[in-house]
Amino acid sequence: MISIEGLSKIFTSNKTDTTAVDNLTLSIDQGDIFGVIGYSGAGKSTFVRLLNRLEEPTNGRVVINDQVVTALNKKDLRIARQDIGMIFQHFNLLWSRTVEENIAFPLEIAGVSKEERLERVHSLIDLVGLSGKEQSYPSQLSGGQKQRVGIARALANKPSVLLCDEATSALDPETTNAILDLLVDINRQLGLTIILITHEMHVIRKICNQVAVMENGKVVEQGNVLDVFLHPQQSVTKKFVKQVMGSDEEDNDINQLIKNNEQGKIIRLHFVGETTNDALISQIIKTYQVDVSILQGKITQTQAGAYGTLFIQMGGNPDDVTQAITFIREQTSVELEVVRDAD
Ligand SMILES: Nc1ncnc2c1ncn2[C@@H]1O[C@H](COP(=O)(O)OP(=O)(O)OP(=O)(O)O)[C@@H](O)[C@H]1O
Repeated sequence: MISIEGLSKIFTSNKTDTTAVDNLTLSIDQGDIFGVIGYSGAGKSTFVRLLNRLEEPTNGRVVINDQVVTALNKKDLRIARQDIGMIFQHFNLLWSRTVEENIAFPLEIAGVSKEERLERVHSLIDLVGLSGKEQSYPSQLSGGQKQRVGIARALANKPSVLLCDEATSALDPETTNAILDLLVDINRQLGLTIILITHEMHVIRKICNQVAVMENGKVVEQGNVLDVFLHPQQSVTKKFVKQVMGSDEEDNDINQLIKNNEQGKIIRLHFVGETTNDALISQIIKTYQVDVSILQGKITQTQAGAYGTLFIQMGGNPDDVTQAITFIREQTSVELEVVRDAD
């Protein structure tokens, strides 16, 4: 749906060139929630602003829905932008306008009749959960509510793509989660393709199905979120994965675990996209009559299922334990390693 080919942006100031985006090529499918993550200065903001030409590229092409955005004249670009909504870290609302008037603004510019505007604004207010706030001014709203206005305004012209520039970076964790849930709802209800940039892996983990990691203007790693979590290649990606999963230090504590738990087998379970991990432990206890104690672990949910590691101690009749282990190895996608076999 979106094809980005050899996209570059070089800023020149004081006779110094800065390559903010460096020959970037990507494709994004319809309905994706595509995350772009990178540290400050990696070129994320510039990249996302090149997609709707808030920044003009130095080189390369952007094609959205078969339309070559980078080749459009100003008038056609204005029309094309109605199909590309955008939300911002600092909301960019009009402070002298009410919630209702902010959301109606892009519709006024698009020449939508007053009657249709009102109808559309009210259904958007409903969609983003702002009923009762129609007549409030931005200064009377919380950060999360302001971003809801930003989202409703971005959706006013029924775009097929939504660009999110650090849309949750100014919000507290709870509000961030609520806004991310809203983005997932919108993606599902409206079939909208979402491209979001962030420096927080938590955001990627929670809502994205695809991720690209940017460093020095380039995409250094890309793939579906679970694959990237499981097999991060680049050191920058490994650092981001650690943001969510903690460090490998826990693995160094295995010796301590072994010392502290003298009975039974100590088993490490590695969940790699299993969607039914909740049931796994209770299932093996019930089916094989084994005793299971959970020793330590960290499991996180991605859009493609659970990911993480759990250490358990398994005891009981040796035949039952062997059968339970065989079941996990052969019938589930959970990777199993016996790290201490006391029997
Ligand atoms: N208008 C500009 N003029 C000159 N240099 C710029 C301009 N905008 C961005 N840059 C430079 O381009 C590089 C990439 O910046 P960009 O804002 O895209 O990165 P980022 O990953 O979004 O970082 P942040 O999260 O801090 O915004 C930086 O080195 C920045 O200084």
